[in-house]
Amino acid sequence: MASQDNPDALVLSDDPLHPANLIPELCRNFYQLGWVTGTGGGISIRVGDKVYIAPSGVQKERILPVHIFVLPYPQAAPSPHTDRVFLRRPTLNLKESACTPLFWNAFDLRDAGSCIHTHSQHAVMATLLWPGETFTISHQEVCSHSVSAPEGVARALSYLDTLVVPIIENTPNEEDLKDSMAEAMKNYPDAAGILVRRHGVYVWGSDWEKAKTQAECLDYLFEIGVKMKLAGLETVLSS
Ligand SMILES: CSCCC(=O)C(=O)COP(=O)(O)O
Ligand SMILES: [Zn+2]
Repeated sequence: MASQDNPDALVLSDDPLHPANLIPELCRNFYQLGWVTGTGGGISIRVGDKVYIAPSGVQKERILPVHIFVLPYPQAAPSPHTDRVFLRRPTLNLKESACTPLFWNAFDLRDAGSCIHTHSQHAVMATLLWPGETFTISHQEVCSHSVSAPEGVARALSYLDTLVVPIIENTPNEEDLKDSMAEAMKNYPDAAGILVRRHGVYVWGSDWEKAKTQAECLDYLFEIGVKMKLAGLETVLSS
């Protein structure tokens, strides 16, 4: 039982589905996919009033449960920029992921239970080949699996619909990125994720399973979209 005297109990569990066990396992999978190469990217999981977050700037495929930060949700301030409150911090000299404010967008604006950030080359290439404000693709069976949410996280698409993923410009300042991601999420309420030019993508879901499948579907669509574009094929067909 976790208490203020024993915060480590918040991350030590025999249950493989405990977020502190899942985050290291999923990060190892993401590393194999090329999603978290060279320390960036990762996943955060929110269960009820607790958010589990990986450390920043570490090899994500080597994270252990004891490296996980636990934060209360919601935070006392509207978003955890400064004076962030923790229920549990690792004893090692680690800092929570720099993506924490971006993950918070998904929790606050979409009531998400999990948010994944990847540096997938498919996502980055999509932002280079779609120079405008959105990535678009239609008539792909995977589109109809890529967004589904009875909880209202995003609208389910059909095979004939055009999937639209907003693209925001990258910035070295995480505060600017948080604000432009929030603005894109408000402007595109049906979006299943947000691409960041020359950087990667943020994808969320009502729980970690939905965030993961959503991220897999989107990555598939970015990859095939890029290949189609490079082959001179249209990615959006008129129905
Ligand atoms: C520009 S703020 C987000 C930083 C970022 O994109 C990133 O991937 C860093 O991840 P980390 O979890 O290592 O802080
Ligand atoms: Zn990143």
